Amino acid sequence: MKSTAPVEKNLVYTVEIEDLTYQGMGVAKIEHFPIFIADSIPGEKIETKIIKVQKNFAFGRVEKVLEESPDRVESNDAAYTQTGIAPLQHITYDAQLKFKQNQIKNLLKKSHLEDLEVADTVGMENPTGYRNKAQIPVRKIKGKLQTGFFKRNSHDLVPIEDFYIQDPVIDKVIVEVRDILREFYIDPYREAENKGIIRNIMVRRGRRSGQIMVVLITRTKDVPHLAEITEAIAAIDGVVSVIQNINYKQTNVIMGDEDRVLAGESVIHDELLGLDFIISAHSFYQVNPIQTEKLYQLAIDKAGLTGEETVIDVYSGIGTISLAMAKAAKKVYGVEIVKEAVQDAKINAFQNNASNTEFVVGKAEEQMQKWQEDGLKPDVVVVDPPRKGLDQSVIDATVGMKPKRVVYVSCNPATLVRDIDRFGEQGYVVNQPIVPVDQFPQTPHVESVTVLERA
Ligand SMILES: C[S@@+](CC[C@H](N)C(=O)[O-])C[C@H]1O[C@@H](n2cnc3c(N)ncnc32)[C@H](O)[C@@H]1O
Repeated sequence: MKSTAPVEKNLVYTVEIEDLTYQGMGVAKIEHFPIFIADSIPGEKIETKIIKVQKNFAFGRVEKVLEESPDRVESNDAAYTQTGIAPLQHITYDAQLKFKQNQIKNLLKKSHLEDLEVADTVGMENPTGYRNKAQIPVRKIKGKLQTGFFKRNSHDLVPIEDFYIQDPVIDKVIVEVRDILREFYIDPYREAENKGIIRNIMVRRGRRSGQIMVVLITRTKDVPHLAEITEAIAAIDGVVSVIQNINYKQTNVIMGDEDRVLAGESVIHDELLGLDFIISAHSFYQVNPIQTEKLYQLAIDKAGLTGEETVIDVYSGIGTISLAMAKAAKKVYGVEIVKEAVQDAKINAFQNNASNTEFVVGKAEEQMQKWQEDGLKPDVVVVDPPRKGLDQSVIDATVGMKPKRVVYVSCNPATLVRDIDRFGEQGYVVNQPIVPVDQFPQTPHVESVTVLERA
């Protein structure tokens, strides 16, 4: 069937950028037909070459910027945009912060909640080199083992050594591990056939502690020269934990279920808000520790604790928010689905003398209902869900327990706005500005804190 799109692949068009998608792509329109163009900014006039045409939209590439936005800065490396590591790198940091604030405002408007205020985004002083965790694919390119990142919407590896938004020490460790794997001729993973050995390298580094964990994610349990490889990795400055994770499956999910500690500890330590945390390979830990302290402090301040409150921390991970709140509350309960994270949380509570905490492994959907049935009466409920937001059952159980306040830490404004609406139907209202906190500079991700109060 012949396409009815008003644009044709490989042809060049002059367009004006009208908007920025939540993925950070510029949007232009020709006869109302949207064209998504990476590396472009609203207000710019550009020449774009069409690279892909779909039924209802097309993708274009910037050929030439004819009229430049004042928000444009020199891009660092095309690979950061190509791979989606840093899709906003071409925009000034101030404009990035504004973009994030506007994303929440626009979504509120679409849901007829435009009366709610959104504060200025809390930014970072140095918005690069912040990530404390890397999960890097390993592939063979022209016969050589390479580490880097996949091109957007593909599994074609672009070799990268400086990842720009990652802790530069982590970048260095990845290169060292890559060179060790090269030295022993370890076969990189071949996805199409589910063959080869080394799939990914995961590196985590405690910003305060300097402790480094290296996880080799392999397709097979047996790895040639594993003892020598382990010894060489364990000798890298700062490495305190070397782990093998085995993922046999042909899947996009990075880690498998089987782990073995090859050298050192099974965890690393890090410090947040004066508390010491252990973090294991499978546990969630916020990736930007500098901003995390600001985010958690905001959540604590907004919870309005006096030392007398019962708090439930839903989606508690390794207990970071729970323990930070436990200092100012009577009792904190946490629920989290990942068993290892809950084990970490219990040890973290013990290490930090937080005897007023209790952590449960479970699905928030079930545990909240159970707590409600048991007659638990929290004063404050903190929720920090994954991107899909809250299940209706979590909202119902929360409302059923009648907390005075719900502090909602969100990493996805679309589900946040949906959930504000659902809470609103049950009498919980937002009286204070929603505060975006930039956890992910140079990327379009938006984190925020909202307080809902019983009307
Ligand atoms: C955004 S993280 C927040 C973790 C923690 N509050 C922190 O800041 O480190 C979301 C957490 O929810 C957990 N999770 C995902 N689905 C869940 C569910 N249905 N029930 C309970 N926990 C879940 C994840 O394992 C993850 O630890």
